[in-house]
Amino acid sequence: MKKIIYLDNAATTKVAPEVVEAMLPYFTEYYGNPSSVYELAGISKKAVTEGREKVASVIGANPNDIYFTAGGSESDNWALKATYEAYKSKGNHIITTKIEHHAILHTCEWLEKQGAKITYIDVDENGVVDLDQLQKAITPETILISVMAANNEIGTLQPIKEIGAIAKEHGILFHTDAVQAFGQIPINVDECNIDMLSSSGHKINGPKGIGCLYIRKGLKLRSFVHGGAQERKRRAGTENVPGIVGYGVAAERALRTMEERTAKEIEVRDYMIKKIQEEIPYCKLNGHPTLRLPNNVNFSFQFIEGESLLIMLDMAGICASSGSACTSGSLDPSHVLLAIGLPHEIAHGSLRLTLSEETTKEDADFVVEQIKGIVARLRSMSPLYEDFMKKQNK
Ligand SMILES: Cc1ncc(COP(=O)(O)O)c(C=O)c1O
Ligand code: FES
Repeated sequence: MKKIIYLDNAATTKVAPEVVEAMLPYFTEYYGNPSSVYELAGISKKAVTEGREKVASVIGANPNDIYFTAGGSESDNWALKATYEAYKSKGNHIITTKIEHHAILHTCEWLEKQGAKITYIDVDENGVVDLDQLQKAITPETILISVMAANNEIGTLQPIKEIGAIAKEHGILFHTDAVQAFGQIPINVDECNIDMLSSSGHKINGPKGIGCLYIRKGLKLRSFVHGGAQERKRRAGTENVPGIVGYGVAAERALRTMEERTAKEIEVRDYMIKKIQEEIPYCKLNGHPTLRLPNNVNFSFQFIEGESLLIMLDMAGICASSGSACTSGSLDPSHVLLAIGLPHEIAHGSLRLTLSEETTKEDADFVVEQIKGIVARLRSMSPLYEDFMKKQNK
């Protein structure tokens, strides 16, 4: 395969070698079912316990409050559906935001059909939720506030500590989709009054198909998958032991390297942002200038189609994204970019670059050079750009 520069780490990440190494014996040697009684099974059971402890430590949680799932989408579904079911006799109102991942938004749409009332809070032009509007939306019927810790498209970080405090003050449960934030920024479930938190292994150099839902002790959420007694009778099914081992090692690694890794990423991120702003006219940085994920760069380039830009970047060996991975392929502009107030035609010309600790300034130079050339080429073919330039020159 040709050399690639992978800048789509918000979609998924490369599994770290130490993660693969830790997982391998659990496929071939220690393959016992953790629920069985013999020694071989005990090894698997111990591995699951250790994985749970490692994941818990990233968010300062009690390991007994970590429930393994098949990933972020399942965790989001579980948190919302089970909370609604358990607390609907108290009230049917849920507050969320317009920029959540589809795992939240599509679940909310489904809940609306079951009788839930959902308020979707606006965000400002940087993608930060309007706390005033959130507070005003609270009614005696409100049972849950679900706000993501960091946005997957534009990288904006949300004031989850303030939101947790508001929820606590009103006796409302608080869930946060921390799939993008987990292991990237410090989060403590107690300090932020988080009752439920979703995380996913494959965003932190761990394997795909494993994640967790943190559920604070005392919540009466039903089990999401019925069957055996795994995950303290709340999520049946033989544990994904290699996945849990890998997720645990990835979590431990993310926590251990967080400070150094993210400092490095922020340096390259800001270098790249500045270079794009200096070298490419008619572009706009999306997301908050500073309160953003360490590895997120998101720009809109006027007069071009993001999809064409992506295809041409791919030909140059650069993997990027135009919105969230799962909205690519649909012709609708991203709901997140529309929520921050971008007009459709500008939202369509957007590009998300999500770096890793391996991304260097040399990579950034090469990528910006490529973007610059491609944007110029695409603009030279755009009648809109031609019209615009004619007006400018008048
Ligand atoms: C914010 C957010 N929530 C949820 C998910 C879904 O996670 P998973 O792919 O593990 O189901 C993602 C993945 O893109 C995400 O970015
Ligand atoms: S889940 Fe709906 S587009 Fe991704």
